[in-house]
Amino acid sequence: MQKPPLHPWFDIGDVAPAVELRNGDGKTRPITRMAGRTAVLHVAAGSQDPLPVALALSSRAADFREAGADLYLVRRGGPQTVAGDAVDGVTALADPAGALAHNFHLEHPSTMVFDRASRLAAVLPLEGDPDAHAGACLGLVRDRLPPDRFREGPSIQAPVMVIPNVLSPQWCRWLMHVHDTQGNESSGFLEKVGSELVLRSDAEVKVRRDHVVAAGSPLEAEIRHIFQRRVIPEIARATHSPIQRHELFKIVRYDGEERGHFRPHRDNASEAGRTRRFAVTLNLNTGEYDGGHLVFPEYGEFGYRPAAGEAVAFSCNLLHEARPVTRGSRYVLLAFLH
Ligand SMILES: O=C(O)CCC(=O)C(=O)O
Ligand SMILES: [Fe+2]
Repeated sequence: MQKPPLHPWFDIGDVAPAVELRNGDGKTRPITRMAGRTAVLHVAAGSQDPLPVALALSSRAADFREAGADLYLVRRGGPQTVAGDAVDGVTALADPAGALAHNFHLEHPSTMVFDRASRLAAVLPLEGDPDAHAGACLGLVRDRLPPDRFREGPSIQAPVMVIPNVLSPQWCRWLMHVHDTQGNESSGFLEKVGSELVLRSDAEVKVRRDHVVAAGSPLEAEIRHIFQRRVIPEIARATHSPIQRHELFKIVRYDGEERGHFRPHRDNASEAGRTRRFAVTLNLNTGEYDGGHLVFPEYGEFGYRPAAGEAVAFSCNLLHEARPVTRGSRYVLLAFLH
């Protein structure tokens, strides 16, 4: 199995870069100000006349609105360049330095779809017919990012962040492969005996097998890079907390045959964990096991079991447990951030 490449440019799952676009009247419109709604941006490139796409999107503007999305046409140039671009239901925005196309490495006209938290959810290159393109964009929004209808919130909920699209399916598979082929051992925990920290294991507390990603290895640098792009910004958004460093990443496996689990604990309770601030657990597989929910018992009986590639980030001060896996194997990437 080959290690998948890391995408050097902004990619699916990344938070939009801080690019300032301008309205026709010159007012700035940071891309993050579109947050809270799905944003569909057609980004013109090269010598393309973007108006046919803008008109095709415009003819479906009511459907996009109903699907919870706003429409934008972005082209390189000053505000005067886009002054004549406005069509019904599509906001024309100027990108003075072409920063959006540059950051996303767009060489061809493409439509970018950002989710309500300003994360890139999809890029559709324009191929041929503008009308078919607009239809494909609408289909994608309807299928993948349908609007949430207003609901009353749950009466109680754990203060945790669920972060989609942190790792691609290829990266999830690769990390599972690393766990299975590059060594793993029964997991323990550090305990202070006198003045020394000793590694102990206790099947009452935790049953799983761990692979520690080697310090200074290329894999560690790649995982760190992904965290910097996709996890740290989410923690910053929700908590306004700076992150200084991470502990060694672990790839772990809970096997159904031995009812792999980790009973309720706090990650900062041990001497070794005192300065931990956030824990990140990222499921690497879905549908291949039963059980294995993450539960925060102080906040009720809610079982979190994000899809492969999705992470849950939470304060290390929260009580949590990994419920037993009862069939198959659950693979997880774990990180502790300080
Ligand atoms: O399995 C999980 O998702 C959580 C693991 C965990 O809580 C830990 O290793 O401290
Ligand atoms: Fe934990």
